[in-house]
Amino acid sequence: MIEAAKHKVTVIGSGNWGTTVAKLVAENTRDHPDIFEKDVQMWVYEENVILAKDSPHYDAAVGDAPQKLTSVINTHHENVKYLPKIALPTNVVANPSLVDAVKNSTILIFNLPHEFIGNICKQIKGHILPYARGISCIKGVTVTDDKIELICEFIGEALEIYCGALSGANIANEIANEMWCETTIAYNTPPCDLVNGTARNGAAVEEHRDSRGQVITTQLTPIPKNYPTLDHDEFHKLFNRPYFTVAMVSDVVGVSLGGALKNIVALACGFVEGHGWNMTAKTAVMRRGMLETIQFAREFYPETIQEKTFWEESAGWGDMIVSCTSARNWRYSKMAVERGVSIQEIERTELNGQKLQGISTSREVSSFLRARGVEDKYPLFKLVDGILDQKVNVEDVPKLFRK
Ligand SMILES: NC(=O)c1ccc[n+]([C@@H]2O[C@H](COP(=O)([O-])OP(=O)(O)OC[C@H]3O[C@@H](n4cnc5c(N)ncnc54)[C@H](O)[C@@H]3O)[C@@H](O)[C@H]2O)c1
Ligand SMILES: O=P(O)(O)OC[C@H](O)CO
Repeated sequence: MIEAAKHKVTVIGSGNWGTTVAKLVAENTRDHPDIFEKDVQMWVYEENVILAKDSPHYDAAVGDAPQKLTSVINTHHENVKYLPKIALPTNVVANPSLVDAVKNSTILIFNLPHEFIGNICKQIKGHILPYARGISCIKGVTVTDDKIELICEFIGEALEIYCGALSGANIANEIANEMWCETTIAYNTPPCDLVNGTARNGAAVEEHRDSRGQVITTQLTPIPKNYPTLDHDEFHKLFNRPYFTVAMVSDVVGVSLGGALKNIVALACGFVEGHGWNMTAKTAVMRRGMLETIQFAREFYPETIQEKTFWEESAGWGDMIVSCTSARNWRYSKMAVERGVSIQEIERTELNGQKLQGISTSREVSSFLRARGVEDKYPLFKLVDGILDQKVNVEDVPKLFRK
């Protein structure tokens, strides 16, 4: 008889959001021992840290000597660099080896700045279980040779697995402090993972399609029967906490594009506010940003766009609002204008290693639109790219709105 197995979870990434998600997922693996292995692996891009004298973890015997971040996390259960002052459950295990961290895991949670995902996939290809399943918490898109891809689908293609997407109005520090919010997870359970081709509600399973409506040709390896089923119920149990309300949906396009494109709009809002305009100006920018986001989804994902995601889910307007009023892309683009320096310089000097995803997303989306000759149809996205290049002034924003 084959022994019953449980799902092993690895979080790939340990920044501000990566560590927060590792925390909440580890609380849930502890609470659901029938489905998940208790320990959660968290891959850490290893670096040295020096603990300040006033840190509760300061050890006079070590003094100012640099220490490995993984070792500090595993000893003190705190990510002192990217999520300071938050106690992590002891079942979060920091691991500097990517290949070792993903070994034998059936659930891979991708959570790092989107510019690193290509390299990560190259490194783990061939080292993961063929029946692993992914959830991407990454906000961004990948653009290669004039082609744009959702991050979850890029991962799915690169690793020949199925990968869903998590995105919402989520500020990591608030969630790490267990202040309530909600999120959206898009996951289309592969038919091979459902018992006898029948979904849990008894409905027959349709053939699997990608975000452009194409039938998926890659043959997925089914999850062996000795594992618990992996469907919406189980992902809900893995991510939902009393302080983190999860809505499960099927729209990977809306969830992924909402999370990626709002970062460009958040930069615009920061520029506008840094210039001295206030909430009413930012509201105009947000409205225009949402129109361009929906237009983008209509133009490049016409077969599959579900516009209601932008209106009804946290991954839509919710994320747009929080990102343009209290998240990093907004905060630091505002600071750049106030100080009269480039946002790249602010990222280097003020973020202690954290990344502003809006900068690279703006670059990628603009190059994609330019290559297709449709840049002028997206004036706000074009303007942000121009401001980043220091070719356009923030004062020019109102021109977009004049007939
Ligand atoms: N922080 C938030 O509030 C928040 C909320 C929701 C979604 N997100 C999204 O989550 C994703 C991850 O962001 P974050 O906030 O956890 O990261 P972060 O900006 O806090 O940290 C950057 C991370 O990148 C790592 N890194 C640096 N160089 C690297 C390399 N060469 N290869 C691999 N990793 C490297 C660092 O070690 C660090 O863990 C992003 O797409 C972001 O948009 C963030
Ligand atoms: O801090 P930001 O700008 O990376 O945004 C964080 C989240 O995406 C907000 O939902």
